[in-house]
Amino acid sequence: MTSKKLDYAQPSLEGIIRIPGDKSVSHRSIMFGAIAEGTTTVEGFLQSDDCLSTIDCFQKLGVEISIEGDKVKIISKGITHWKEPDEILYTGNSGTTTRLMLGILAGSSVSSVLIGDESIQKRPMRRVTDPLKQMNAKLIGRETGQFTPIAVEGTKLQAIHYTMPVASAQVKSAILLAALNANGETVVEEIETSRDHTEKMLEHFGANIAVDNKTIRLLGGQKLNGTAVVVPGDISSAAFFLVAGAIVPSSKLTLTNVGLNPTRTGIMDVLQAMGASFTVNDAANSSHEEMGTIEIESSPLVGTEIGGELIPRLIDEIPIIALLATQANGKTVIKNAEELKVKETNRIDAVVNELKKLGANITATDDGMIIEGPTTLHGGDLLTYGDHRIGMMAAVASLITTEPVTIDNAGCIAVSYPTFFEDISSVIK
Ligand SMILES: O=C(O)C1=C[C@@H](OP(=O)(O)O)[C@@H](O)[C@H](O)C1
Ligand SMILES: C=C(OP(=O)(O)O)C(=O)O
Repeated sequence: MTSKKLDYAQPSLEGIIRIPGDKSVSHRSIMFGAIAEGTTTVEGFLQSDDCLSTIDCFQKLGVEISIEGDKVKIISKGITHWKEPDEILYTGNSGTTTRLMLGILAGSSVSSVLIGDESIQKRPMRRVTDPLKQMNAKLIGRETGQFTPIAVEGTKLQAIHYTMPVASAQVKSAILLAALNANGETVVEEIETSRDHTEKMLEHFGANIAVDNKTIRLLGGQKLNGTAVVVPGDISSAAFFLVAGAIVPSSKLTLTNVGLNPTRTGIMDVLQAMGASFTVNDAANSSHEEMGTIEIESSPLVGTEIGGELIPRLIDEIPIIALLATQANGKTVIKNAEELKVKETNRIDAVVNELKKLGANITATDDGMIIEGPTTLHGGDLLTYGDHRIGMMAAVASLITTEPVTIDNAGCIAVSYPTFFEDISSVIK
């Protein structure tokens, strides 16, 4: 663990950042390429620790994957040709890898064991293993499938009609990926619309999938064909610079290559509601997802209410939105965000504890937090809890603090944004 002292001496920010590839889409590009028959090429792939964990799992399953910078090539004969791995599949810090792999492996023809790092070993898996077991999956894990390590014996699956108890793209995706290898038509009903990258990519790889508002239908037995994927930039990574641009005085940033899938753009709604000054130009396109350029500059902000259907559209952005709210005039209330408790760490407690150390007026609630602003933030020694998004939130905070901020573990940021500190340095004036 490498601690890092962040001593930016209250700069202003100016310049252009090309946002690195979307983590969710990068994971899925490898998974779909491995399931599909033929060659898949990926451009704009995010070479982060989490996405490399996904590649490593599929290489252990015998899928041919080569990486050259942000370009990846996957050659596969399809899921029925995978080899049984002779090693444990290690999913690192990645919830997406762990949960989606469970869905994929359940309907494969191999037996395997999945394990992740210390944080993953505490994250709930029954939300995935329960519905998969209803599909006839053979899974064994600690506390009846709640925690990794989990052993999976691939088998023939049955379609399911599943009403999701939580808004989770990982749960939805695990079921849909299992459904590809199940007998009959699977129906998934969401309680709130979560990110739809899996649905979009299924179509892009040639599957027939019907989406009617919050109901998704997918017939099993469909073959996927290898194809070309262009990954948009990750709006969850852009979020740190959107907030930096909005709160660091006299700043103006241009963020290019930003994924603008409407199931992910909740932070733009929040910036709008808070009175931030920005423009969006959505002219560019990836292979199958919206993307564009966002320009943002600092301006006075007001507090807002964030809850309901907005939450899944900005779930990973809540730590940085909390920092944004410390600089807004008045009260910001974040509610219906209990899912934050089961991320890399309990993000309600982590955000509240660490922002309090800098002098923020912030209180934890059962399902979110309440922030009163604006407050001048001072320096301090902050913990990341090994959570990349807490680390990046602390780093952006350090751009406006009156003294330096030290973070205990800068390395954890590499799970989603390995070039984060270079990108900060490139826009400091
Ligand atoms: O499907 C995905 O790629 C993701 C879904 C979300 O998790 P949940 O499905 O647990 O909400 C999100 O927090 C995570 O960073 C990535
Ligand atoms: C929650 C996250 O990812 P995962 O669930 O894939 O670990 C995240 O990136 O904020």
